[in-house]
Amino acid sequence: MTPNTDLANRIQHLRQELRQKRRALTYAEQTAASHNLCRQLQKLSSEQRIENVAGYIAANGEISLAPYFHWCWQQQIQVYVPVLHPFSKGHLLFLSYSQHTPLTRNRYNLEEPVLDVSKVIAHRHIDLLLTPLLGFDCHGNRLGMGGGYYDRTLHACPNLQNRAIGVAHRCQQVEHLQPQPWDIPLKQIISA
Ligand SMILES: Nc1nc2c(c(=O)[nH]1)N(C=O)[C@@H](CNc1ccc(C(=O)N[C@@H](CCC(=O)O)C(=O)O)cc1)CN2
Ligand SMILES: Nc1ncnc2c1ncn2[C@@H]1O[C@H](COP(=O)(O)OP(=O)(O)OP(=O)(O)O)[C@@H](O)[C@H]1O
Repeated sequence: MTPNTDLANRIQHLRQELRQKRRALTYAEQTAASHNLCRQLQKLSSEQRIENVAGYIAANGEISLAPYFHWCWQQQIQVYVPVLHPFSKGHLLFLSYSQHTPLTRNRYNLEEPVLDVSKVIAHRHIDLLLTPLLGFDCHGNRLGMGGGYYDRTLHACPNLQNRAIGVAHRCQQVEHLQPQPWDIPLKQIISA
């Protein structure tokens, strides 16, 4: 086995293990974590001027941003969530999101807003980008779902790298993640 396939196999195995860990959390654990995360994000959002937050609609045991989104809406902070780009493979668009946004399911069976170009925010206007993590380490290295979507988003808009925060359950932390050449480490990760 070449070193590359060995590494790819180990990452695939780690992804499976972390997905199982996330899904195994109880409803009570999930709820407590999302409220804990909400408190941390509220504090951070109150300390700086934030108008536009890009998050995600949680699925498959991901830490939920729903309590934080509710708070944002009350504060007139605009919320955006990702939509798979219809033509540019591997890229994301961020569309405004409220309780009234019509949703559909994408090819990964994840909920996303129905595409409406008038709802798209330019990356440079995003003040805070909350990236979903499958795994992370204490150096800000991240492991996502494997699509490279957030890697491409951060590459395309280097300014976003300073405004990106990874969010995850505490149980998603691992000892060490070997960054790949294209990986951009996160400057901050919040876990709960
Ligand atoms: N809630 C949420 N929305 C999100 C993301 C995310 O991580 N979470 N994304 C973050 O990038 C993008 C979607 N990225 C994805 C990339 C790959 C797979 C995927 O390959 N799923 C496989 C199972 C993979 C596995 O077993 O490990 C599948 O559905 O078969 C899913 C989503 C955009 N929206
Ligand atoms: N900036 C980029 N330009 C082109 N391809 C990229 C870029 N970033 C990542 N990729 C490709 O995307 C694929 C998946 O990358 P990786 O396994 O790091 O995804 P991930 O970080 O887990 O996913 P995500 O970024 O969606 O959370 C890799 O094959 C990689 O070559």
